[in-house]
Amino acid sequence: MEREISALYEPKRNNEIRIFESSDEMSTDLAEYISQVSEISVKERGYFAIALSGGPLVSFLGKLCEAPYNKTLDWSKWYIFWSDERAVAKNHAESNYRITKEGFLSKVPILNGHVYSINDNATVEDAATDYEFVIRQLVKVRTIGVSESNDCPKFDLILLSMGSDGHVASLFPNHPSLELKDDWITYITDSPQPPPERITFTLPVINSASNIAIVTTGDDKSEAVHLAISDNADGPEAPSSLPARMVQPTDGKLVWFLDKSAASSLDAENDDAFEQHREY
Ligand SMILES: O=C1O[C@H](COP(=O)(O)O)[C@@H](O)[C@H](O)[C@H]1O
Repeated sequence: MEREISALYEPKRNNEIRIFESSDEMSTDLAEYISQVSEISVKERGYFAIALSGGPLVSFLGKLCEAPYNKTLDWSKWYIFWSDERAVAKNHAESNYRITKEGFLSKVPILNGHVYSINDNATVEDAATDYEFVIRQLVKVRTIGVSESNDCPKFDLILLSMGSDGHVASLFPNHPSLELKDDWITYITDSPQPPPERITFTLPVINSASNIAIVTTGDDKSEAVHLAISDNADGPEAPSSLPARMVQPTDGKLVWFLDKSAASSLDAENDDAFEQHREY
């Protein structure tokens, strides 16, 4: 399959940045990437445990619902989780579950019993505890893998999108939740963006994944992309607690999927974080 990527940068670390001319090209490549990760996971482990996020991410999953993927993927082996959820009812417009159900899950043959949504009928504290319990059970039976470096779940793939403030999942800049080391799932009641109450994976869980993709588009994200990625963005304007910058897989691989607008503040020629390869 011919790559439709306008530019591809491979960094010295185990990270990669893919930059696309259009959303359509990005969706096409993202579908191929997810398909490859799922095939490898099913072959190696017998399961594909994927965690999704909210925001515009779901709109980029559309190609997975079309040929060839709707027929070729082994959907019966997919297990769905959420990296974060807002404390609203499942039918609320701001529910990450609802967005995912309408835009993706209702269009592919994933088994209902493999969809692990976050409880919308409990306090955020209880919902976080319940979700961690469920994930612990699935790690015990290895439906979700386990990290070799710590006892964290090792999701086959965590798909994130990033807010213009650099937040990922519901981990916000300078928030104490960024410090958590032992919890897998936590809750916040003071989100700077509505709704205030949310449940979220912690950084140790995100960074233990085999694969992490951060999918981000638009001009309004370009400064946060620069602060999150560039080696020369250290300094007061790039606090070390910028959540997207703290996404660094321990043993896995991170791929950024960016459109040209989101990548517009990256200076690939001078940025020594990345060796540049262009594939037109
Ligand atoms: O609140 C959330 O936002 C981010 C994405 O931010 P956006 O500005 O692109 O909408 C998303 O990753 C997260 O799952 C969600 O709960």
